[in-house]
Amino acid sequence: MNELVVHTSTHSYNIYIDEQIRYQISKFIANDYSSIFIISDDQVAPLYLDDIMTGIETERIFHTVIPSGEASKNIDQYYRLQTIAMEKKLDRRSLIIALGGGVVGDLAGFVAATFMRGIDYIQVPTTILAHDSSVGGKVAINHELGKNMIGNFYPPKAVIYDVNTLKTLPDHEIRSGYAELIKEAFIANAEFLQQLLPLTLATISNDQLKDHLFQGVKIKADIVEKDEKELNIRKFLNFGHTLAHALEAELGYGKITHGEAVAIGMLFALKISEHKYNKSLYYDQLLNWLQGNNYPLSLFHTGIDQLINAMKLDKKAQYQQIQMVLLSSIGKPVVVNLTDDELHSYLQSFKKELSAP
Ligand SMILES: O=C(O)C(=O)C[C@@H](O)[C@H](O)[C@H](O)COP(=O)(O)O
Repeated sequence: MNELVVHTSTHSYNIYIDEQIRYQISKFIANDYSSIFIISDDQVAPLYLDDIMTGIETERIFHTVIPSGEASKNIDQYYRLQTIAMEKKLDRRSLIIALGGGVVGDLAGFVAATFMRGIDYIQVPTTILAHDSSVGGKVAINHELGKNMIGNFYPPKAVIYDVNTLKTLPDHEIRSGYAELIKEAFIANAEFLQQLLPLTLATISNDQLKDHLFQGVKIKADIVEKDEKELNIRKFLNFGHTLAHALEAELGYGKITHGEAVAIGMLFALKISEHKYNKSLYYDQLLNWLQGNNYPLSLFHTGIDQLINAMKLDKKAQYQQIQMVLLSSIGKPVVVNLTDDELHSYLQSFKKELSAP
């Protein structure tokens, strides 16, 4: 089993990555929880809900599902889950289990962070993308004006990652997850990037996937441990996200997967980086890789002014000035202020390039 420990300001938690580990969740749960509330989605629950309940001995175990997809990460679902928690009489000794991808993890984590001012939760991720969202304690829901605008930093008690649950993922989910792995490689590990860029996603083996996940999680955990509340280097994990979040909000949540939007956002950040630092930073290689793996680059068709407005809601922005994570070289991210005029002209030429035949 691959195991990592993350030290936070409140406690340390373990990340376990293994095959079939979903049947052993009971081993990782303290036996004095007064009740357990499992939150999942309507695609994941039929596949894995029974498995994760194996060996859990409590009569007070409840579950509910949300519709799968980003559109569920909203205030209505949040309120519904809080209502269930109250109706089922959860208390401060209750545990929430988030079984699913990033949407379930972020939403269930935010419910846990705020129910009675905070109860324990564990993350049981079932997508590749969730290797990123389940680690680090960022929990949130979306507002229609901006992604993850209502949230907190609230670390889980454990992350239990069964790689066998990734076998059934549809192509767009594999693309979404690999975009975040590529992101981690770009900001922290040139060697990892060299392993990823020649890959054809359709032919990845289980062993490769396991290895990539471990490398990605390790990069993420190392950064989070050094800067839990994103005062400094954690901002680097936002590489590609300034444009991605704006695009997701502008297109409407769920129209593009988060990772696919991040892929477009990274490409844009590389375009600016190459221009500012006057060197090749793999823009062409990433573009080829994204095209070769069928990333939906044509979804980048939103109005530029609307995008800039949406980018101003990015959490790195200060005094209405947009900050983006760029690369000064591979593995060397930098946070840079950009004026509206600069962004406007970069976005215009980027849009032209993506729409060129
Ligand atoms: O964990 C982080 O920090 C990240 O920025 C990771 C991102 O990949 C992730 O999507 C995160 O939720 C975005 O955070 P936000 O603060 O920009 O909403």
